[in-house]
Amino acid sequence: MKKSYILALDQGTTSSRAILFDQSGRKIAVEQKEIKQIYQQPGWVEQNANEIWASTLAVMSGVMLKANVREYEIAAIGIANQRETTIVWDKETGQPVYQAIVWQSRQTAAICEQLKQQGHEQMVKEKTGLLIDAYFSGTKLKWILDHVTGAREKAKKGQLLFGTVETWLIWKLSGGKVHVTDYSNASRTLLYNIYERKWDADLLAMLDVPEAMLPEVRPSSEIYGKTVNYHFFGLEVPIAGAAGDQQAALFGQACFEEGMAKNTYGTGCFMLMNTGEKAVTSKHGLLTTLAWGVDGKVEYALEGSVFVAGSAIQWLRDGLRMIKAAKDSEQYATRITSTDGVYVVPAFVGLGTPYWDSDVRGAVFGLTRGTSKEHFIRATLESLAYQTKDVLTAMEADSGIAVKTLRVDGGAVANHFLMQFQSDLLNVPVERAMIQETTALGAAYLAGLAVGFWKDKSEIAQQWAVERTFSPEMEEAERSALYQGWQKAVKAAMVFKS
Ligand SMILES: Nc1ncnc2c1ncn2[C@@H]1O[C@H](COP(=O)(O)OP(=O)(O)O)[C@@H](O)[C@H]1O
Ligand SMILES: O=P(O)(O)OC[C@H](O)CO
Repeated sequence: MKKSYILALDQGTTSSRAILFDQSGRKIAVEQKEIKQIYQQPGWVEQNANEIWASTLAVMSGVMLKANVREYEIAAIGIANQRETTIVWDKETGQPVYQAIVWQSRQTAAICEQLKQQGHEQMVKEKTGLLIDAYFSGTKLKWILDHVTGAREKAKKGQLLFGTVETWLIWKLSGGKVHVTDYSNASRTLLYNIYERKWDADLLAMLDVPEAMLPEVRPSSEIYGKTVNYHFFGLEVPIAGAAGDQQAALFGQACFEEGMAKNTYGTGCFMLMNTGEKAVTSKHGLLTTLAWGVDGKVEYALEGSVFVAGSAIQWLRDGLRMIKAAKDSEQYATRITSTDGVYVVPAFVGLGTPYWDSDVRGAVFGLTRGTSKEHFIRATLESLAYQTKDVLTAMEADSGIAVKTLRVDGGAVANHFLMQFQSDLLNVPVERAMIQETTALGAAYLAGLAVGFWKDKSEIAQQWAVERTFSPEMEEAERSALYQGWQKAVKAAMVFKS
């Protein structure tokens, strides 16, 4: 029977998705399920790891039913995942010992402060390409080991396992047989030396993490194992690719050449630039990270991470109840021609690139008696574009490369107002990819390459197509005045700390 499809799993912060792709990179069917966010305390974000797994399983079977595709038609499964989110579970029972601590969560800010005071910053940057911040897995893992009674002892004996979301899903899919991660995910843990490519003894000691609980680090494209037949699949299907969702999107956007960049507008906003086999060190608050290991080669990327982007639109919907659905934001924003000087700084969980400040919180500036809901919504949407400009400016300074066009993807790129404003603000064309689910497509490509479904990267690059280009239309004077206003707003927000 012909193996005609790759099943891509995109386990994101807001939802779990399963997408079937055929050999031309065409999307056959999508199934999606939102997952619950748990806010136990201000600044904390957690999820139920069992729900992450159950929703993934549900969308897998759902997409196959929807497309009437049978398991024997699936060549391989690829996984892209929300990164850094930390899960610890019992090897015997398979039960998580604590909730999944989500990448956005700030509950380890105090641990980070202490590590900085102990003078670890330089070492961390030199080994991991990251900074000491609650964003990354390492301090979240330490927090679980510190707070769950007996956890560290059990972990030392190899009774507890650590994983980011792809590790957890592969372990579940393989019936508890395979405990692996890929280079891209390992590079986000704060425990992995991206230059020597190994779990680092100094970092493990710094966080008091036993090595016995860590997964094996593998390339992003290889057969890790097979699904066990007692799940949905009557057959054993190869699990053949995994990458953190942002690196997967870089791959799905076919940014294979040095200097090519993409920006993803999901819960957060993540811009990655491929820097090839060399790791570029940032002087402007970017992260140096592993892009992927493919074809026996490991490549690096520069990354700018914005913590709150699409989730600010969810806040308009769920918190402020100003809109019924995320897409309504566009109608409101275009009822007016300007925010009339209103700026929203959505620093709900601190600020990432280039500011790296855990303590700053959200703020609104420039309110007048004439400020309306429309101004508020438009300013929130614009904040995604301003934060992206902050990142692009840092990226150009660090890489010495002027980005000529920006490839974009993610849920919020459906918003035409936002895309046009983004192009205006950056003064470069913004290219929306034909397949907007480039994260899942990247995971599909990684898995497909491992099983020979696609021949090589050049075949993949040929499949990339632009669906729509947004070109800059704004006058320089307006562009710089708007951006200066944003810079003032961020500066002011950073004065008022939580
Ligand atoms: N039309 C829209 N305008 C603005 N934001 C949107 C729109 N549609 C979706 N979003 C935002 O995009 C995010 C979902 O994007 P997605 O790529 O699925 O995220 P993730 O991978 O982080 O789960 C949500 O935060 C949502 O608020
Ligand atoms: O789930 P997303 O798409 O917002 O991505 C989350 C990132 O991987 C966090 O680093």
